[in-house]
Amino acid sequence: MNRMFKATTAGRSVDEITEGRRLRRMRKADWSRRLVQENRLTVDDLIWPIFLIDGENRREEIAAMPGVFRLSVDLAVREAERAAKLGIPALATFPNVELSLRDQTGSAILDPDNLVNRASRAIKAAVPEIGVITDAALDPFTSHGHDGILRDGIIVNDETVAQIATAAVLQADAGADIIAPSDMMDGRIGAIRDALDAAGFQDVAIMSYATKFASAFYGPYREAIGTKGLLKGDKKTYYIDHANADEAVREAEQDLAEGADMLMVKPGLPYLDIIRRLKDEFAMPTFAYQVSGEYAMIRAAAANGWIDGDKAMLESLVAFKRAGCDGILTYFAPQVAEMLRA
Ligand SMILES: NCc1[nH]cc(CCC(=O)O)c1CC(=O)O
Ligand SMILES: [Mg+2]
Repeated sequence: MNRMFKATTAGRSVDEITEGRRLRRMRKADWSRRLVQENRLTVDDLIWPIFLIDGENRREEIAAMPGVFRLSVDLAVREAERAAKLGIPALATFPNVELSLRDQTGSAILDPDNLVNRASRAIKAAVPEIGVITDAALDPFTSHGHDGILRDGIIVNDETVAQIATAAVLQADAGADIIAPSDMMDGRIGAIRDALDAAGFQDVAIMSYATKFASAFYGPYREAIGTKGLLKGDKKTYYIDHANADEAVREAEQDLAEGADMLMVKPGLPYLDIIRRLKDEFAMPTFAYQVSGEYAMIRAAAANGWIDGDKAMLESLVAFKRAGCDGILTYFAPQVAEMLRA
């Protein structure tokens, strides 16, 4: 207690000090806490990222993400049906591409019948009411695991952007409702918008991974899509330095100018300050990606009995709402939806 405070409070009762403003009053009962609660998580806030794999009736658990599976397209359709029944608005798909199909330029992203596009067609045919979000980044398709074309040790920006824009059109043609490019190349939002419009996909939206940070929290995802053993070096020449915030605002501003409909911040929990800044600055639909490492942390601590996993999951998701998010990409989506329904 500092000296000033002691001087002004000397001899006065708590009521005199607070002048009757007792904030604990509204916390005294469950009904009043519910009445004044500022933020609430609903099923409408959830986007469920799912992993795809070739084959039929295949379901492989990801070691670093207990409870998360790579699914063949037929099973992904089944999960999409379950998600729609639970009221989850949208899915985001990520493929684990067969190694023999990966190459230096990620050319398989330009195959209209690649795993992602086959999944979009199958899901939209069976469950037209659920939103399908696809990523146009090259990393699942490259032999080096980078998000762009690699030449002489450099991720080549403009050539990558041209390829991503073509891939986005193929994804839209396969049924994707939202293109969400996670690659962080400069200029890709404008290029994707132009390409979509030119191909007649004016109504396909773009959710920009506008602020994607170079992060250690992507580890389990790289295991899930099989880039972990392939990736050499890091992604610091294209993702944002995790120490920077003003730069994140500039990235978002640029993507909005190029035509992004929605912004995403990734990872999530370590970047709540960025979410708040973008929401305040741009007042646009803003999303967080609670990434694989965040999921793994909560699951691992819970498995050890060190935290209550369900409560930590809900608390982390409400934190995104409090920070200004309109929705969250989370591997917990079906589990949360079940809990919210109960
Ligand atoms: N385009 C790459 C990409 N797409 C999705 C994630 C991470 C998702 C997660 O960790 O849950 C990443 C990051 C990376 O591998 O560098
Ligand atoms: Mg950018």
